Amino acid sequence: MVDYEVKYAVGHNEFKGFGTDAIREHFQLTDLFVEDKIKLVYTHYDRFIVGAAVPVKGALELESIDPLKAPYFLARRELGAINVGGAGRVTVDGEVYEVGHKEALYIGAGNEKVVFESADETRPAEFYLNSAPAHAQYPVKKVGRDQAKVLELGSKETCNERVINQMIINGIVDTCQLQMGMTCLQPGSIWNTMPVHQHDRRMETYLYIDVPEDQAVCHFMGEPKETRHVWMANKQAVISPAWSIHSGAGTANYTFIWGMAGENLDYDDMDKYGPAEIR
Ligand SMILES: O=C(O)C(=O)C[C@H](O)C(=O)CO
Ligand SMILES: [Zn+2]
Repeated sequence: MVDYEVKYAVGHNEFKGFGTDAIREHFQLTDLFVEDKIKLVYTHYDRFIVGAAVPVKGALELESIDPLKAPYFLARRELGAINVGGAGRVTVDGEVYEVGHKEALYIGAGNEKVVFESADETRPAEFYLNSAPAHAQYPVKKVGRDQAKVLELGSKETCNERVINQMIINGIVDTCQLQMGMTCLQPGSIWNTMPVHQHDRRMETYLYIDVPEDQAVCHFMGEPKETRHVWMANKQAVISPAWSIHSGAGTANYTFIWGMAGENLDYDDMDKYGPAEIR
């Protein structure tokens, strides 16, 4: 059984009047990772779905959900899964893919049966899921850590030294609109995505991981001249509409998984704003 909720889109003008509770309710996803459940949030931002599958006692099948009005989940969608837990396995129409910690699997449209399992129930797999509508069917592909395209950005001096692992990305995997990857902040560095950017062509979500239990990440969103913040704990995700910047500063270093979909597959298509330009 798949649990899901629907989040309707909020516009940039409405957002300006939001206080803390409204921002958290509309954009922060706090309870995605629940043992023996698949939990999904169907957003009306590019119809992007964010979720998680945590199989512990048995396998979990990704069944269709009512908002799709589709015979099976991937009838008209593509899916990216990044495992943030212990070793796991994904079976796609009978084909088995071993997906280890921080490895990714892309599953194209047209695959009818997707099943998630853990290799060891004492250290369950935790699959973070992103899905977007798909107009074509592309092959299933696993992306291991050493297959990612790596970018080293930032510096110690500006506290934003980080390694970007582009995993489900144009040039590595054929997708319709989905892009996913993982950014690791180096010890002593806390700022992600600085200088900040917006990409009106695509929405994006961030899942913060490796955040120590007594620490947090302050995530910034909103239009560049009208920003707000959301305090994030480990394994919480946050939605960034096309009109919003998305950047964060941690009270310690951390990792995050970014996933996006929309108009193009160009990772570098960003409108950047320097620290002195934002408000
Ligand atoms: O630290 C960064 O910079 C990022 O990881 C940026 C994200 O990948 C992103 O926002 C892509 O649009
Ligand atoms: Zn972005």
